[in-house]
Amino acid sequence: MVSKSEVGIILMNLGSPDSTAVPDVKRYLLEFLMDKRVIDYPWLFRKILIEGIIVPRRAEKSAEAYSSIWWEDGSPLIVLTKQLQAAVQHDMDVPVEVAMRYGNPHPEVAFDNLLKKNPQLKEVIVLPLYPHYAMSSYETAAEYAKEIYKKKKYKFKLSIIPPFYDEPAYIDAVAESMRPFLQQSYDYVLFSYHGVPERHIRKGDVTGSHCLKVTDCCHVKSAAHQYCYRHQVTITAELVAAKLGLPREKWGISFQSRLGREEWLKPYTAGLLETLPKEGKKKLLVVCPAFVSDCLETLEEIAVEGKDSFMSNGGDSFTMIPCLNVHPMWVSAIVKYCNQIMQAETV
Ligand SMILES: C=CC1=C(C)c2cc3[nH]c(cc4nc(cc5[nH]c(cc1n2)c(C)c5CCC(=O)O)C(CCC(=O)O)=C4C)c(C)c3C=C
Ligand SMILES: [Fe+2]
Ligand SMILES: [Fe+2]
Repeated sequence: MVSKSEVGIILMNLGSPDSTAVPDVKRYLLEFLMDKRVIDYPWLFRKILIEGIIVPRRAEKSAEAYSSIWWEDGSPLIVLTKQLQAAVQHDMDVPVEVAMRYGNPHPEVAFDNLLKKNPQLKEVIVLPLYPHYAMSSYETAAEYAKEIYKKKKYKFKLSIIPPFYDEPAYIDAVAESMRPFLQQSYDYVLFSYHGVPERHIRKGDVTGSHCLKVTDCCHVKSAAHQYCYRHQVTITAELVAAKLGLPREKWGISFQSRLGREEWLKPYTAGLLETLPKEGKKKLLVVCPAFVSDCLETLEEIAVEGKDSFMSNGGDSFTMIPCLNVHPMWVSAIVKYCNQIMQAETV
């Protein structure tokens, strides 16, 4: 049995470059895209593709995009994750650290900081800050935390909180963060999720015969759902829409941030932003519940590029609803998930 005073918590997010300088962005993109769970081609092919083509072509444009959203104290994703850490720390009497899957702070530093704060540490709870399971998000964060834990031969126990896409406290937090925006006049609410290749969805299907094969697969009961990003984002949107009482014709789901030539989950956000105004959906609210902290993909791709595209295709108004960031209900949800694990195991 572990006592509460011997537990530490790590909030683990995706990470950003150290700065907007092209060499830093290059280093970050290389680490990110060489991850076999993000681009899952054989190692040599991946290396040639990433180092020879994608990163050299992308780094400058990506650095420019980062420069356009960078804050005085750093990357929004990192600043907001640290603010979240402070808020959770305020409400919990166990030490809380931040780690990033790519870049800094590295998980090893977070583990070591917890040990420095408490050399008697008996358990570390890692919360990957991804509501939904995807090989390229939740899985890589969880596996990386385990890899470092094994490599460093730490003596404490490691617990990893599972995806929370349908947990009432998360759903309530997303719904309540959206509610003030629903007071304004709108035609449509778009739930825009980070996309993944359709191939990843098929690859992660533990039944081998369900995802993207069975008609309306996300709504047909299956063991595949535990690891299916498409199912999980669908459920999040449905639960949030139900909580807010949104009529079915007033909301939809789409997928953003496509990279490369493969087919990714559809419909693509970029395409919908061009066609929605032509369908009479001219006043748009966009929410991005796959990201718990605002980041490049919300602040630039949606709030700037997406808005430009929607407005130049006949839209009247475009509002991006901020991510959960440090919303009090989100902070409470995290405290609740961590306490649940501690109560299950601690004296
Ligand atoms: C094959 C490429 C990518 C997959 C698959 C992918 C999945 C995925 N990503 C997130 C969350 C975030 N991604 C972010 C940035 C980002 N994503 C990719 C590529 C893939 N992501 C790239 C190359 C980048 C870097 C920026 C760019 O050059 O476009 C971010 C923002 C990071 C920041 O610093 O602000 C987040 C967050 C999820 C949740 C996910 C799978 C579900
Ligand atoms: Fe991404
Ligand atoms: Fe599925």
